[in-house]
Amino acid sequence: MESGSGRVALGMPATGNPDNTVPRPGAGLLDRFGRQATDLRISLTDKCNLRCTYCMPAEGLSWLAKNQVLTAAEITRLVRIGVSRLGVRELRLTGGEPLVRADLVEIISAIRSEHPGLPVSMTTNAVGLAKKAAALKIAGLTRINVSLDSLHPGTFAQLTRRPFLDQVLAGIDAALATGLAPVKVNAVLMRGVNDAEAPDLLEWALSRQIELRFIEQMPLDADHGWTRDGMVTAAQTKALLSTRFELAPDPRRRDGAPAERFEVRRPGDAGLLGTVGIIASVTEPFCADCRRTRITAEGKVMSCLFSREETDLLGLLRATADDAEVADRWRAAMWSKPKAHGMDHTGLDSADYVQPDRSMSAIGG
Ligand SMILES: Nc1nc2c(ncn2[C@@H]2O[C@H](COP(=O)(O)OP(=O)(O)OP(=O)(O)O)[C@@H](O)[C@H]2O)c(=O)[nH]1
Ligand SMILES: C[S@@+](CC[C@H](N)C(=O)[O-])C[C@H]1O[C@@H](n2cnc3c(N)ncnc32)[C@H](O)[C@@H]1O
Ligand code: SF4
Ligand code: SF4
Repeated sequence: MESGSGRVALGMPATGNPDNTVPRPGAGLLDRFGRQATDLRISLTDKCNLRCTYCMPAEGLSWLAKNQVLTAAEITRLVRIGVSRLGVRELRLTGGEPLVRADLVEIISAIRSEHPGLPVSMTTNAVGLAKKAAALKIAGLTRINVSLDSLHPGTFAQLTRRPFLDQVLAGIDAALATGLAPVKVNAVLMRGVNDAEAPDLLEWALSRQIELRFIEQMPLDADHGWTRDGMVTAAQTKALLSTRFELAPDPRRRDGAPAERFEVRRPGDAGLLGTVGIIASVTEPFCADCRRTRITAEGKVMSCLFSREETDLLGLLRATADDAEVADRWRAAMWSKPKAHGMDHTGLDSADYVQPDRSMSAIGG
């Protein structure tokens, strides 16, 4: 019995228990709740050259051995399977820090040559980007998101535990100059550390045609230091920005994007300065519209950022499985995607939320 977009119910009405269904062979990356993942996020490495307090511990993590990590050819093959068999329509390269991968340009070139029209973006801390931006653009990277939490060297070093602010700013300038547009900047606000800087960060971004997004801190840090009271909420971020700007809902469709966008103006002035996004994963979750499928650096499918279940594809790839077998396993992994936040309900601050063993850097944010 079929129940709409690609589900087959096993011996019960389509309106029955959605757990009692399996994905239809040949369908895309559907889940039991009717969502279809079309946005693939691949982590290129678990390594990073920063140690952001909300992500990594000061001492780093025990990195994967080289032979545990997807090779360029394996990444290219997974993208091919995703696009040609599973309905993937956009690709994000992330990590860890994707720029630390020596073969990054080759990976992008290989993907681009097979998929001329695929949007390929990258989320990066921009350390070392200044030297590589032009090569990345030539290789076929479409656009870039840079993480930057502060414009003050001391605060930047406090948050990232590294003194690389100048490199990040140079990387952003290079991305703008190269046309890796739109350049988006992600800032996680941490109470008492950089939250007071929110209006200055927005001023800076508006003056450069950068789309700034403020991100609610999620409980995905290796140090397990997250608290609901300690995080800066979307409402608090809006209040901080309203001390200098007027925010109005952006009329453009959100289209499943994590960021809710606002038009930005000066009080009493109708002139539009630009937009700002707020990514409220904790207080205003967007799981019902989620279109994401993730693959970790060691080739495991994570159907949700907060999944505690992982499905290995690397073993299959290396056991010379054919593309159809890999696609089937990937499809099955996505079918059991949790409803929200790795559970059957939203609530990163709820009593039954269990933080995944992996930190954000080891998942692929
Ligand atoms: N809850 C949740 N948060 C996510 C997810 N993906 C990304 N985020 C959050 O959104 C932030 C920004 O992610 P980016 O990698 O810049 O990409 P994006 O904003 O999702 O995508 P674009 O706007 O298309 O560039 C991350 O730092 C996370 O905090 C997700 O699948 N679930
Ligand atoms: C894990 S990083 C990987 C890519 C790259 N290293 C970077 O920082 O952009 C991707 C994004 O996750 C965000 N992030 C990391 N830990 C987070 C947390 N605990 N809560 C919310 N966002 C987090 C970062 O700010 C960054 O924008
Ligand atoms: S957020 Fe990105 S830059 Fe910061 S420690 Fe995590 S992976 Fe590295
Ligand atoms: S928490 Fe999971 S379901 Fe919700 S938006 Fe993120 S990946 Fe999607």
